Formats: sequence, structure tokens, C-alpha cells
Amino acid sequence: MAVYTQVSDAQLAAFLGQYDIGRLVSCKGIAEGVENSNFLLQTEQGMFILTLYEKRVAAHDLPFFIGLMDHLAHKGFVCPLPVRMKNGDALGELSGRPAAIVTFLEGMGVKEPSADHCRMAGETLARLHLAGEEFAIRRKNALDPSGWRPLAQNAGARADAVEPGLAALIADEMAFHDAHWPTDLPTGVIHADFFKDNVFFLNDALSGVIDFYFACNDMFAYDLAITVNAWCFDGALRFESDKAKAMIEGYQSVRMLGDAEKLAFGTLCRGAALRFLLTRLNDWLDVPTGALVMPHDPKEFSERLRFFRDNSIDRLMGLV
Ligand SMILES: Nc1ncnc2c1ncn2[C@@H]1O[C@H](COP(=O)(O)OP(=O)(O)OP(=O)(O)O)[C@@H](O)[C@H]1O
Ligand SMILES: N[C@@H](CCO)C(=O)O
Repeated sequence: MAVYTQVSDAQLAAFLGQYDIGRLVSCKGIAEGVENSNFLLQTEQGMFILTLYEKRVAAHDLPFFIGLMDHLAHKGFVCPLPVRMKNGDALGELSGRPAAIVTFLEGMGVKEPSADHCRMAGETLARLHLAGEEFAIRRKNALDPSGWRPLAQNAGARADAVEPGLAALIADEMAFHDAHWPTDLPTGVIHADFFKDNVFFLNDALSGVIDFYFACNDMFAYDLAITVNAWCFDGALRFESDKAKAMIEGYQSVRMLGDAEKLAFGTLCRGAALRFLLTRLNDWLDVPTGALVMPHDPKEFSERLRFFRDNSIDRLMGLV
């Protein structure tokens, strides 16, 4: 359960006093998620999500995240809408953390997506990329290859206690990406964490997207590579090429990939696997004391990484 910061009744009452969302009926910590502390609020006016931003969210990035959700929602993209306080601000402070309330989205993530779910996810990711055009604020990706290095160093030799040989695998991959990471592909606003738990479905139709707290400006194709990593492996970590093909077709039904994006796609998938391996590994090794959180297993991404390192995926994904 991800609740890193506890909130007393008195603190919550004072915080909610700044909003016009009716009297509080209940407030429950949310079990899912690993990044921030999330609470489901029920008020006289309905359901809302209260988020207290934790370690990976820098306060100076919050106007980007809040502004992006506002921008996308106004473009007709279904995502949470930040709720403004009586004074017009969407960001406040609670229990010593930056905090915000956003609207509640109906639906839930699918644990075992079909190829159809993957197609819809691909389409929606491309719509997000187009809807993000004209968003004025910019944010560098804090988890691009330069951001991976401190994570790799912090884990260091401790990685081998999680999985023998992992420290060498990470060092080799860092060297590979130093030489091969593309720099000239089309960029724009990307979600950067388009995982199955962040994409909601209702009655088998995609109903909305949450969790924009890794969003940034980076390569569109990298976002698709992250999404293929997250959606297109089965429970035994076998790559499911039918799902990847459907996802890429769905994406290209809205935004075509260029030749350079297709050529670099294998490297981007390999880098995406390394990025999630590194954050998971650091979270696994350094769980804050007292936190109610179940860290994700890093080994799920070392397996994906080896798959993308050892296989040429162009044909498997219908890219050639
Ligand atoms: N706007 C929303 N509407 C409905 N449910 C939401 C909303 N925002 C968050 N949730 C619920 O809270 C959970 C955690 O939210 P979120 O994914 O933003 O947290 P996180 O700590 O950033 O997690 P992650 O590990 O995915 O980065 C979601 O899985 C979902 O169940
Ligand atoms: N989606 C991420 C967690 C949020 O950073 C993961 O599964 O590792």
C-alpha cells in the first residue's frame, strides 16, 4: 500500500476547508501505487483523489503536471482534472508535503490485457502525444539516460544480492546506451509511465488515463517502447508479439512512426526496460522506514531487458 505520509483528521479538515467540494464523508488510503501517497475522498459532492507528492516528485515540476492534466482535459483527452481551491490555486500543502485534489475517473486497469486492449492503449497513447502539442510548459525527462546513472551507482554491487550478475548487466547496458541512445527522433509531451494500472477501461472501452507524474518532453517512440514493455509480456515474462503488433498498429492508426523511429525501436525498448529495472531496484533496496508500500519486483524488468538485448524485434512487432 502506498501511504508514505499520514494525515491527521485536523490537518485534513484544515486542508479541505480551502476547497469548495462539500463536507467530507470518508477518506481512505489507496492500496495501489508506489510513488505518492494517495487517498480516496468521498465528499457530499462525490469522489476525489487526494495526492501527497513524495520523493520522486520535485516541487518545481508540479505546475507542469497540474497544467498538463488541465491542458489535456480541455483538449478532450480523458484524464483527471485538478480541482481548484477557493483562491484559484490547484496546489497546496498537507502534512508537510505538496498536495492536490483531482477528479475521480471511473473504470479500472486490466491485469491481463487482450490484443484489443493493447490496440486501444496504442491509439490512446498516440492521441495523448497529439493532444500534448501546444502545451506551453516544458519538462526535461529526469529519467533519461543521464538520470539512470545515479540510480545505477546507488544500487552498485548491491544489485547482485537481488539477482546474481545484475550489477554487470546494468554496467554493460549503461555503456551500450552511452553509444547508441538516439537523439534525433521526434519529441513532444510523453506520459512516460503508461502502465496497465494507469489506463482505465469500462465495459471493455478505454475510459481514461491517470498518473501524469513522470510526464515530460522526450521521444514519442520511447513512450511507445515503455508501453510495449509494460503491456506485451505474459505472467511468465514471455514476449507476446500479437499484443505488441496490435499496440503499434493502434498507435499508427493515429500517428505514423517514421523510419528512424522504427529503426531505433529495439534500442528504445531495451532502454525502457533498463529505466524501470533501475527505479525498481533502487526502491527495492531502499524502502523508507515506516512506509506502507509493496515495492515492485526489479527482476521482471531484468528479464525484459535480456529479451530486448538478445532478440531483434522488428519482425516480431511488424515494424519491417
Ligand atoms: N483520478 C483517479 N481516479 C480514480 N482512481 C485513481 C485516480 N488517481 C489515482 N487513482 C487510484 O489510485 C491508485 C494509485 O494512483 P497512481 O497510479 O497515481 O499512484 P502512484 O503512487 O503514482 O502509482 P504508480 O506506482 O502507478 O506510479 C491507482 O491505481 C488508482 O486505483
Ligand atoms: N510503473 C512503475 C511504477 C511507477 O513508477 C513500475 O511498474 O515500476
